Amino acid sequence: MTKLSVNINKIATLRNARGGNNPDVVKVALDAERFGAQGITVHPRPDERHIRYQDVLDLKEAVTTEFNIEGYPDKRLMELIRTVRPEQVTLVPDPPHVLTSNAGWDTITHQIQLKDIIAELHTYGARVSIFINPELKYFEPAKEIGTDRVELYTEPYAALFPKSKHAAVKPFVEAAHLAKKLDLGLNAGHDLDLHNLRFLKESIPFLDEVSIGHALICDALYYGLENTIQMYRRQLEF
Ligand SMILES: CC(=O)[C@@H](O)[C@H](O)COP(=O)(O)O
Ligand SMILES: NCC(=O)COP(=O)(O)O
Repeated sequence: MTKLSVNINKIATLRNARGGNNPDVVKVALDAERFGAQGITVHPRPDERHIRYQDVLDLKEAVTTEFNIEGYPDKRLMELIRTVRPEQVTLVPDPPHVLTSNAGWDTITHQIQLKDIIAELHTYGARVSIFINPELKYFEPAKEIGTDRVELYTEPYAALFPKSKHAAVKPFVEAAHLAKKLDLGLNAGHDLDLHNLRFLKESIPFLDEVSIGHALICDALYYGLENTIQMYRRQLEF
């Protein structure tokens, strides 16, 4: 079964736009779980453009499905993880200034840094996933640094999908099979939506989890959050 983890960053974006607490990030997370979300994902960034560090502390007290905290492993994030102790941490090589996540880890260059960080996160009881491009050379080093899972960075898949879905998915299928051979758990995320998700799942049926935020929240503006979550769940269960 491939689990759907709903990323609620954009709920916080909307909340921050007016300075109050509407929409209430915690309430939306609980409703999303009630509507069928099998996990809640947040990605606090140093500038707190959307999810704030306090949101993460508040969500920890409320979320009952898997809580997945994404981010660059700077001192502040590591301290947050030590405090919150989520079920999963997804490490993302985001520099602070980027508009959104735009690449996976170079697990060759950063092997020593990542190995130590992953070891520390394991002491906090977290399952660790690292964001990764579908480049095969990064997978054995990923295994060596001790990560439990890798998360395929699917923006390139989403970008090429409208032109050629088979060409788009090919590198991801190859990478997925290598991850499986290396006994790495397999997540996927970034720019997945109602158009491209089912084909990804058909092509990689052993995906453990997808984390989806931007497109899902945009779709919810038209279809409603409950209906939208059910629509995304149906793309994974067939
Ligand atoms: C790691 C990942 O792909 C998501 O967390 C993405 O970075 C969403 O971040 P924004 O919501 O800030 O675009
Ligand atoms: N890890 C991907 C994620 O959490 C959401 O990415 P997106 O669906 O907002 O592009």
